Amino acid sequence: DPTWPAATDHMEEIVYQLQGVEGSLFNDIITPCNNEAAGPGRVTASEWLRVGFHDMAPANRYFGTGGVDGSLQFELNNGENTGPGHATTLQFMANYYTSRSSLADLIAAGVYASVRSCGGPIVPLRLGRVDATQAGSAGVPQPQNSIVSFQQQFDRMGFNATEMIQLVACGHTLGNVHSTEFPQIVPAATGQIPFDTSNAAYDNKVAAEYVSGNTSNPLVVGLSIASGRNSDFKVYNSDRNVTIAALAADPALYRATCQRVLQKMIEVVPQGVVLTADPIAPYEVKPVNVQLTLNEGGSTLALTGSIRVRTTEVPGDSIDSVVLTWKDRNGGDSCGSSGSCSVSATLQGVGQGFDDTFGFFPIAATIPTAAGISSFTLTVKLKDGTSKTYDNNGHAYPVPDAVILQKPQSCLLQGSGALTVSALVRNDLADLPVNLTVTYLTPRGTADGNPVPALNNAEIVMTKGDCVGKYTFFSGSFTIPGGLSYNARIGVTVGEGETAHTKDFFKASDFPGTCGTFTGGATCGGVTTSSAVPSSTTTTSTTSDPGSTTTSTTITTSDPPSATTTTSTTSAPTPAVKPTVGGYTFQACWTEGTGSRALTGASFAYDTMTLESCMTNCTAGGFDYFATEYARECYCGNSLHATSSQAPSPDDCNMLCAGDPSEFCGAGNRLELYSTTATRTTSATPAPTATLARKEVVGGYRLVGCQKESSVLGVRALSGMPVLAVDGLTLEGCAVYCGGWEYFGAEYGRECYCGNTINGDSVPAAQGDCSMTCAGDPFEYCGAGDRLELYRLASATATATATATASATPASG
Ligand code: HEM
Repeated sequence: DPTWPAATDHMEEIVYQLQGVEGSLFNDIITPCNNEAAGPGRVTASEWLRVGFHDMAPANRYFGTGGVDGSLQFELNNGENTGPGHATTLQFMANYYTSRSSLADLIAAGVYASVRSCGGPIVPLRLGRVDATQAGSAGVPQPQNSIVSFQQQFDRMGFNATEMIQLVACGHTLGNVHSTEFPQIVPAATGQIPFDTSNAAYDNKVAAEYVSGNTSNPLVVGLSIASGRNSDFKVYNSDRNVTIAALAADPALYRATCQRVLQKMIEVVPQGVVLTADPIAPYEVKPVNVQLTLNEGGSTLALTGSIRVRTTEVPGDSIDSVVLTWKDRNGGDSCGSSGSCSVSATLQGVGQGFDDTFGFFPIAATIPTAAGISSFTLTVKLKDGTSKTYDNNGHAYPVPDAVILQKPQSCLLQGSGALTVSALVRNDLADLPVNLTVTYLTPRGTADGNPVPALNNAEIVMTKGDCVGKYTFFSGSFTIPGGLSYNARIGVTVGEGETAHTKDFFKASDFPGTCGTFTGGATCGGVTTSSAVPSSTTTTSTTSDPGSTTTSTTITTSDPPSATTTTSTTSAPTPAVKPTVGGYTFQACWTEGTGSRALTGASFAYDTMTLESCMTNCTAGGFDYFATEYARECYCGNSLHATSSQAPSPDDCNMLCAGDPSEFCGAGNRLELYSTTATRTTSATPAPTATLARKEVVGGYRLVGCQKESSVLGVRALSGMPVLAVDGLTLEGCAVYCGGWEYFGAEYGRECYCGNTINGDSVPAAQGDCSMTCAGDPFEYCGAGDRLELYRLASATATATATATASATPASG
């Protein structure tokens, strides 16, 4: 595999990821080979092949001009590109036209695809073509030209007399000559005449039928002779049929020859254009659409996307899983409270190209913001117990977390083109310039008849917004003109030049129509250090150094643009218990429960913890209690677990908040507990009407009972989907996530698992074991540690034990 990401990645996906999951559908209108997308008699695949030749044909190797450069878009009316096929082909290609897929590369890819779709050879595809910005010279051979003229024209393109014969025979195996365009060749009433009897199969019949004298090729026999337009005859006969006879005699030779001369054809490019050293090939293993998003609350990042595994030789069902193992921001293995630095993914869908199949393994990792991420490696585990690790040629797959394009808070109104982009920039970089880049297409005026829109670029300076934990929001808006906003690509760059951090090529069409608001964010303690240790060292580092102009102990929600407002505090303020925080009053120093947390509604952990930010987090969820623990943890809930109680001594809660050393934030197993019940007057939170109870029916599922997790190493009781681990988990949400799978199970308050079978040594457990309430709904039960609240599709037959073989796809219906 090339080292990822590579400049050719987008083209690789257009060309190989054709159908199925993430399919580009680039082959849609040329499949099957005889498809006539533009109407009867117009074989689309043959039009694509002819476009490749016509774009290349004006090339002049003596001047270094022309070649496959997309200039055909400006030359449609120059008299030598007759027929509607060129315009319709370019129009189709324009849907794929981006800053990473030039029209010229798409035309070349069209040659590969059309030939392959018709059963021809794999034409090797090198990339890097650059689009012309205006028409080039004329120079497409016309049927009435003399053979001397043909030979000169092909010589100008870089093909000798033999290659000329080969190239024409390798083109005229597909498609037709049309009477509308060439009435001197095809009689008006006829419509169109094919070159050979298999005009929708890439084979050597065009040569074989010519040599055996039974051809009906209109450029050899018939009306064309009278006006000297029998160009194929002139070409094939120019070496007394030696070359064409060899191609006619040997289908394999024809194939190999065509592979070579068509590759040569698409590699004719203007001087100065350098194609990639190697033709593209599908990756064995490739991250697809991998991206980071800051989760609500700000304490974790979601790493999402898919790992695509080529399954052509190693079938997808022989793969057990793909394990993604990441490194933290500093290249280490600190993954914060979530423990392990790896997630495992199972096969969720397949895709196909002409010659390859792919399995898609969706990933969903939750990464503590405090620790961050820098890169990952992948291990493909086979069911036979073997495995292979991919480390991106020794570089690991980079996922820098310096800048994040935050989709949920971005939006595009496709009708008006109104675009708003939100990005998060890590606080240590938030003073650098942040720019939004929009590349977008605008239609050309109808006057010049060019069907390919122009590619434009806009740069917008983004405005600094709120700071959320380790990140600062930036936003920028732009109205995309031209009505093609769905085709736009979005990027964000922090800093300039070599050291710039960029995340780009996001599809604007993936943005929602309205921008969401980010809720539950922690305010920033003005801390730019990245200490992950919630101890007194943090206290020291947040204390302003009078000589420094960058650190500040001021808690701000939006960073002032300059550092001039730095406070001059030189010593830590004396910490004290805060009697009230917002609408909450201090209750006590409290203990955790046994076997359960005291507060199970929601939890957060980050290095900028303050009482205020924890309160904000818990208010967002409408909780009656909030508590801080161990300097950097925050818990919310509507009730205290029965096994928790007041701490023996109020002095137990002696840890200072990681984000504010003037406040106390509990201690190990000690909660700084606040409650609204006495004083809260806001009506924002509806009074709880529900009571905590087991739910028999959730969505289309029925409660099975409490189930023990499998204890077999690496085997989960339910493993159909990647675990969904969210602080807002409810049984309803888990049922939706697992929609279609036979079972879903909620575990440990905030984890959701799906599957069609129950794996490993998982067995039923006492219902009372499942004692944790759901993080997103304190009136529902969501399992416990090592215990699943297990539900099964109500429609499923009441088979006592799940004995079906493991399946990678959801049960239908
Ligand atoms: C001496 C050189 C050539 C001449 C004079 C020539 C001429 C023509 C003519 C008159 C047509 C009919 C177009 C129509 O009615 O729509 C045609 C079709 C076609 N040509 Fe050529 N051609 C030449 C070389 C090539 C080469 C080198 C290729 C590709 C490698 C090629 C690929 C095709 C294809 C695929 C069609 C079918 C298009 C369709 O079905 O719409 N031609 N050619």
